[in-house]
Order: sequence, then C-alpha cells, then structure tokens
Amino acid sequence: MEKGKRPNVSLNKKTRKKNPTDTIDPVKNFERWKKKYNKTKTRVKQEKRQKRRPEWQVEKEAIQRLVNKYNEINAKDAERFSDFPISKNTLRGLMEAQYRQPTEIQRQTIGFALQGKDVLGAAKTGSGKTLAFLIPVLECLYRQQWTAMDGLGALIISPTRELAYQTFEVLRKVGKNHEFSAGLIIGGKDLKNESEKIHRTNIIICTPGRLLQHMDETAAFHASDLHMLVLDEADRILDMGFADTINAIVENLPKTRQTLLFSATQTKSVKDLARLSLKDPEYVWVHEKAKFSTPATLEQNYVVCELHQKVNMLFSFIRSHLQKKVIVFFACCKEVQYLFRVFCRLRPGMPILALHGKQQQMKRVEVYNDFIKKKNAVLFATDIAARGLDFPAVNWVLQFDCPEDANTYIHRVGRTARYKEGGEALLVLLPSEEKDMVSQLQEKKVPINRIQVNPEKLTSVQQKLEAFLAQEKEQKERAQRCFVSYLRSVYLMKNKDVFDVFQLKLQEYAASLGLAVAPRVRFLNKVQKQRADPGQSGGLGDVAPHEEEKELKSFKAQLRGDGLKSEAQESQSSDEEDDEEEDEEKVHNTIKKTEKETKFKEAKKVLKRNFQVNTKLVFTEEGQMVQQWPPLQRTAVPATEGEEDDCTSGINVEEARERLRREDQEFDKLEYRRKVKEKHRVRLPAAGTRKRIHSDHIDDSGEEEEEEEEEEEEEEEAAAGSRKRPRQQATAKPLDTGLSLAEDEALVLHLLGNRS
Ligand SMILES: Nc1ncnc2c1ncn2[C@@H]1O[C@H](COP(=O)(O)OP(=O)(O)OP(=O)(O)O)[C@@H](O)[C@H]1O
Repeated sequence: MEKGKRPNVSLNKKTRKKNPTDTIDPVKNFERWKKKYNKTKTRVKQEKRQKRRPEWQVEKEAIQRLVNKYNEINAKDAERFSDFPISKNTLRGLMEAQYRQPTEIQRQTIGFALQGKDVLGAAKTGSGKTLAFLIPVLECLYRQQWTAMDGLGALIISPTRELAYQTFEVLRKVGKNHEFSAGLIIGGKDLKNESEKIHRTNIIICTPGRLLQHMDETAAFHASDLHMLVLDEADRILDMGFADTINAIVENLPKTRQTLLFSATQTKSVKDLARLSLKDPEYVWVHEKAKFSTPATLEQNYVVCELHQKVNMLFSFIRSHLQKKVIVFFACCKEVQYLFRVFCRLRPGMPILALHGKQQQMKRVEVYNDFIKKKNAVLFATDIAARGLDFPAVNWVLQFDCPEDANTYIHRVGRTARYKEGGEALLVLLPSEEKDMVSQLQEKKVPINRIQVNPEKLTSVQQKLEAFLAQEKEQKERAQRCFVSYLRSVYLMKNKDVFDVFQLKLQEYAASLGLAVAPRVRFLNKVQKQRADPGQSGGLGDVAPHEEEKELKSFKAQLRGDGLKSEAQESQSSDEEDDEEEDEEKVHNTIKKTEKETKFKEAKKVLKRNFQVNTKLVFTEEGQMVQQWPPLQRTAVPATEGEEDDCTSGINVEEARERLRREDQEFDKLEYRRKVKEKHRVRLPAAGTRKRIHSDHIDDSGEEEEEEEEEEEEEEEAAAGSRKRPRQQATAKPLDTGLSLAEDEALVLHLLGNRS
C-alpha cells in the first residue's frame, strides 16, 4: 500500500505541474509567483534588520580599523593626506579646501599626534603649522565619538585675536564634515553671550586672558574632560607676558590630556614652558638643520636711512609699488594712526589700510578681511599683524621701524613668501641701529644684504605734511603724539646697543613729520637731567630694575596694541593709554603748572561773576550793553577738497564766496535747530528724564574710536585716489533733533525754503 501511495503523490504533483490549465492561465501563475516573491522579500528584510547594527557601532568599528593602523604610520613615505589613517570626514574637508599633500611639519607632526604623543613643533613661518594641529584635534574627538553633550574636548590657545580668528576659519573649512561645535573665545566680544554657549562647545579657540576670565567667572565652564591642548605661537604668548596666565590655565586642565606646542622660534622661555606643560614630548624641528631660518623664496634686503628721511622713503616706496600688496610695520599705534591719515591725504594712488591695537575688534576683523580681498594695497600695521597672520599673496614686507630683535624680524617677514610663494622684504635701519641689528640677524641665520637708496630720488612730502598740520589742529596733535610715542618706544627697547634714543636728531625728525617745533618730551628731559646729575632722586633712572622691566613689558604690549587681554586687563590698559595720552598732552603743554592754577582761579572768578565764557560783550560809553545780532559766526562748514589742496595759489574769490554762502546756510540751520530745541525743552520739562540717549551722555571713548574708524574708512577711499565724498555727506547720520516727526518735517521744510 505504502509503495502504491507514494507514486500517487508524486504522480499528483507531476500531474499538477503538467496541468494544462495552469500553464495556460498566466494570471494565476503570476499571482503565485508574486506571493512567493513577497514572502522571500519579507524574510530577507527581517534577516537584514536583525543583522543591522547601530550607526555608532559601525563608526566604532571604522575607528578601530584606523587606530589599528596608527602603529604602522610611516611619516617619511606619506605623500598625501590619505596616506595617514585619517577619518573620511577630515579627508573630505581637506580635499574640499584644496589641501592634498602635507607640508613637512604636517607630515612629521600628524603621525606622533595621532599616536597620542605630546609634540613640541617648530618650523619656519608659513610652513603650515595650523593644519599640523587641527587635523590631530579633529581626529582625537572623532576617535572619542565626541558629541555636543560631551562639552569641551579640545582647547587651542592663540596669542592674538586675529590669529585665533584665522585658525577658527581654517577649522571651519577643514572640519565642516564633522559634527563638533567650535567657538571663538576672544576679548572684544560679548562676555555674557560667550558664557551662555561656552559649556556646549567642543573645540574652543581662544586668547589666554579671555579663557582665564571664563575659568574664573563662568560657573558652567569646566575643562575636566579635556583631551587635547594646543598652544599655538607659544613664543609670542610668552613674549607678551602671558607665562603666568598660561600656567594658571594649565593648572586647571586634566593631567591626562595630550598637548601640542607650536612655535616659529625656539627660545629659552618656550623650552621652559614645554618642560612644564608637555610629557615626554616628541621634538619636531623641521628646519633645524636648514642653512637659513627664513623661507628660501624670500629675498631680504636692508637700507640705512636717516630718521628724518624715513617718511619720504616710505612715500617713494609706495609710489613705486602701486600694483603690489605691501605690509609696513611700525613700532607703535600712534605712528600708524598719524602716518595712515596723512598718507591717505597724500593720495599715493593705492588703497591704504591700518591695523593696530587701538581699533575695535570688529574694525580689526574688517581691515583684515579687506586686505585679504584687495589685489594691491598697503597695510600699515603694528606688530599685532606680525605673527601667525596668514595674508595671502603679500609681495612685500617693509619694516619702517627696526624690530625689537631678530625673532620679531623673522615673524614680520614671515607674512610674505608663504607656502612656496615668493616674496621680498626690506628693513629700514637708522645708522645707529645697523651694526648690531645686522649681526643679530646673521646669528639667527637670516640672509640679508645691504642695498643703497639714492637720497636724491626720494620724493619729499615734508611741505605737504606741514600744510596739512597747519590746516588741522587734530592732525597736528596726532603728529605730536606720534613723535613722542616713537621716542618712547625707542627708549623702552631693551637692547641699548641697537636702540639709543639720545642719538636721534629730534628737531629734524619732528620736521619730517610736518611739525615746525619738536614737542617737549618729558621723560627724555627727566632722563637727561638724571644723567647730568646722578645724585638727584625721583627721575626715571631711579626706578628699580624690576620695575623698569615691568614698565617695559606693559608698554611694549601697549605699543604693539596687542589684543589678547582679559576684559579687566583691557580696561586697565585703556586707562594706561589714557594716562599716556594725558602724559603727552602735558608734554605738548608748555605752560607751567603755576600758570595753570592761576588760569583755573581766573575761570572760577569768571563763573562767579556769571559771565559767559567765549562771548563778546560790547558796551556803549554810557555803560549800556549793545546787543550783537547775529552773533559772531564760527566756521561751520569744512573746506572742500579743492580748497584743501590748493593752498598755495592765494585766495580764490569765487570759492570764498561759495564757502561763505554755505557757511551762512549751515549757520542758519544750526541756529534754527538750537532755537527749536530750546523751545521744545521748555514745552517738555521732563525731556531730561526721557530714555533717549543724547550724544553728550554717550561714553566718549567708544564714540571717539568709532569716529576715528569712520574717518579711517573715508581716508582709505581717498588714498586709493577715488574722489572724496563731500564731508557732510560722508558723515551723515540720522539727525537727532529731539523733535517729534511733525516738527522735524516742519524744520526740514523751513531749511529747504532757506536754501532756495
Ligand atoms: N598642506 C598644505 N597644502 C597647501 N597649502 C597649505 C598646506 N598647509 C598650509 N598651507 C597654506 O600655507 C599657508 C601657511 O600656513 P600656516 O598659516 O598654517 O603657516 P604657519 O606655519 O602657521 O605660519 P606662521 O608661523 O606664520 O603662523 C596658508 O596659506 C595655508 O593655507
């Protein structure tokens, strides 16, 4: 039976298969196939779902594969970034930013850093140190699978705000495929705003003072999970007197961190810092055995020039390099401020920009970006721009004032000839500076040659400067400040073999700035007296050596206009600046103290008598006061361009008439506005309590700076040779008349009526 059954079954199957109706009905056939297909599909899907692991796990496996390759890194053979075990996200970021092959410092550093070692890296300027630490930073956090919730993972400390900003920009480009958050913590920004975000930031790029301030004041900020610390431009950080700040910061960081320390020059203090903050570091000195310490593509020369010829030389240099991009380095902010303004007015035919520490942070960033964008321009700068800043395509670095030492020289010239590009550098030395400075440079392996400049070929601008100063009191004061500040900077330089203020010919120097008389320099007089009479006390010579050192440090920082102070330090330094300004004002003021007192007493008397100062009162012979109307007019309209320029051709009657007409209009306007305001005030006695901020309540300093910055912008345009806008228009702001809209309208209609 059984035997019989089996064939039946198989037979059945066979018969079913061969059933002619089945094969004939394709619809039924398809439906059966579809059913089967769907079943298989769901089964496979289910199996896949079971097999699929969480993303983090997949990433972890990829990381593990990379980490396994760390021990096989062969820096010598790495020709491309992809030869390193680097994450896909970082590689993509590098490719997109057009970085394909590592530079020498990058090749030698990345391997050690990936292996988790501390590194002390030194290489010439422009050799690519930034990427040498940014890639390890990104990889370190990627390895840890860092997320926004994990807080601070890496800290990069830069000496200046500008350098921090630049590093931040490179990080944004290279790290854009990662999901870490990055923050720029520098002075000059809103502290409260920073405090709110800082605890959620994974990578912080900061200046030392500001970071320490957050460590002290921001409750939510802590660095207990920090994995990597980077000290960029360590030599500069230390030079600026931040050793204590860095030590305090490092004390607050976990000991288990990895530290990378970079510096363009190797000084004793850098080595000391390395000893304190690094653990068994790997030394990467790329150009240790190089014949020269500056890039081979950089051509370097110096000229010897008398102090009073330097301004002429600078003007002639600019005139003969109109199509180039040039950075000119000066010793102090006030020199930059004055020479920038007068050079703009001289209109050399190319844009002039100024970068110094007295500008507000936003302005500094703006100038930096502006200079980067321009094809040809001159940037007047203090040493704030000397280190680490990457201005692409700079053709020339001109050092108008002798650098403090060979290291500063190397950093300054490092702004050109970056990453395989060519560049030229010219150092201007006074005869008294030549011998020692040149031997210092030779010691530092700087190949520099002397070239001659024919003094007869220099264009003299002295007369024009004199004319400018005669026209504008403000400009004259700037020139005086520039004079005093430069002398002070020379006096405070440590290396007295190079810098000797007593060898400078002051009268000639003052004349070269357009000043008829050399301002009195109080501190020089004191020192001179002290020298003549060493027994006398109270002079600068009495200052204890360490105090002098302290003064020297703080003043140098001021002169450079360094922007890396904490808010507290900043306010202190601005006080110092004010003091300095006061000092200088005192220098200009030749009136004796006793005389001042008498004047003060006189003024008090006048006030008591209820006289109005600066008003002319006329009386008849009988003693009756004569009403003077309209009151005496003071010039309310600034001179126009033509008038300013044409100061040698006598009085132009047509112009004078036009000017008087404009003055009348302007005067009428002011008078009318004053009267309406007065009337308005009577009607609204509570006006003083209203919330509107009147100009005289606004903090002077900021306003002044803004005004200076606005002026700077105007001047830049003028320098480039573009036609100057009429001043009135250039400074036009919405006029706050203190009136209602309807009254404002009435005023405008009245003024328009006046004009027609
Ligand atoms: N691997 C690379 N490929 C191409 N260009 C690079 C590479 N690395 C760096 N650069 C470019 O070289 C220039 C100098 O780089 P970077 O600013 O990092 O130098 P640096 O050594 O820090 O200089 P400094 O000491 O003056 O601060 C930059 O313009 C940068 O974009």
